[in-house]
Amino acid sequence: MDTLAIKASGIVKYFGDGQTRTVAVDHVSLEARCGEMLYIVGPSGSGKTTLLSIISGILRPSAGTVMLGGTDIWRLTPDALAEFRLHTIGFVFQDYHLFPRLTTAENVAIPLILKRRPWNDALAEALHYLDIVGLGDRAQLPPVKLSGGEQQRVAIARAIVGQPDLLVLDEPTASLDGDTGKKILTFVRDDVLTARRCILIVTHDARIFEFADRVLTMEDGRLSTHARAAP
Ligand SMILES: Nc1ncnc2c1ncn2[C@@H]1O[C@H](COP(=O)(O)OP(=O)(O)OP(=O)(O)O)[C@@H](O)[C@H]1O
Repeated sequence: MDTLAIKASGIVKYFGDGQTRTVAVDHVSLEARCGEMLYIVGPSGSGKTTLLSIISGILRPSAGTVMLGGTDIWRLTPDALAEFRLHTIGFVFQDYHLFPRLTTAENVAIPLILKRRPWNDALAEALHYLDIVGLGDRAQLPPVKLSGGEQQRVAIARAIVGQPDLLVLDEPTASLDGDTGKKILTFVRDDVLTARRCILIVTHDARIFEFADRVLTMEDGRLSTHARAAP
């Protein structure tokens, strides 16, 4: 990626039509640099998840452009966009999206398998990341046997295992106790964030604000004009 990791311009997203039309994101522009950990905070329903999904190439905007590195992602074909996401972006969604029929280790290995890494290699790497998030002893269990907080850590391990240039985390610590949340964010900040990577986080969790380089506030679909520095 270039130095500018994200350049989103004039993003608008409507849901519905006519009288039921909701403006979820209302002419938002933002930039994030490589090496930066950027937070978006704001009240429930203010459009944070919608904006994150548009920047991550998951939800097509009604208007606007998203440049990730040098790529104008919404001009890619669906296949090219899927390939770009696989190689460039790691996500943690609010509801984790773990596959119930796979073991925890297999869930974490998925991004590597999709990138055609040999099965044993991918599983060994997955185990390494499960150890880092404190779940090495849960590797062979299906996700349904894990607590909500453990599932959240599996989702984080899966997002970082492929070493993505852009890591996008939607409420990554919502189900974690304070100590575990901080431990994981410390790892993400110190080991995952490098000069060529960018991390974008949506959170309500004031306990992890200290890790942010910058905090943007979203309200009623708009980013407030002033970015506030991390407390
Ligand atoms: N798929 C959808 N269809 C219709 N409306 C939607 C859809 N997704 C989001 N919205 C609406 O768009 C607005 C923004 O929602 P969004 O989930 O982006 O907010 P948020 O700030 O992430 O909220 P939270 O903090 O509760 O997750 C809300 O009014 C929501 O009801």
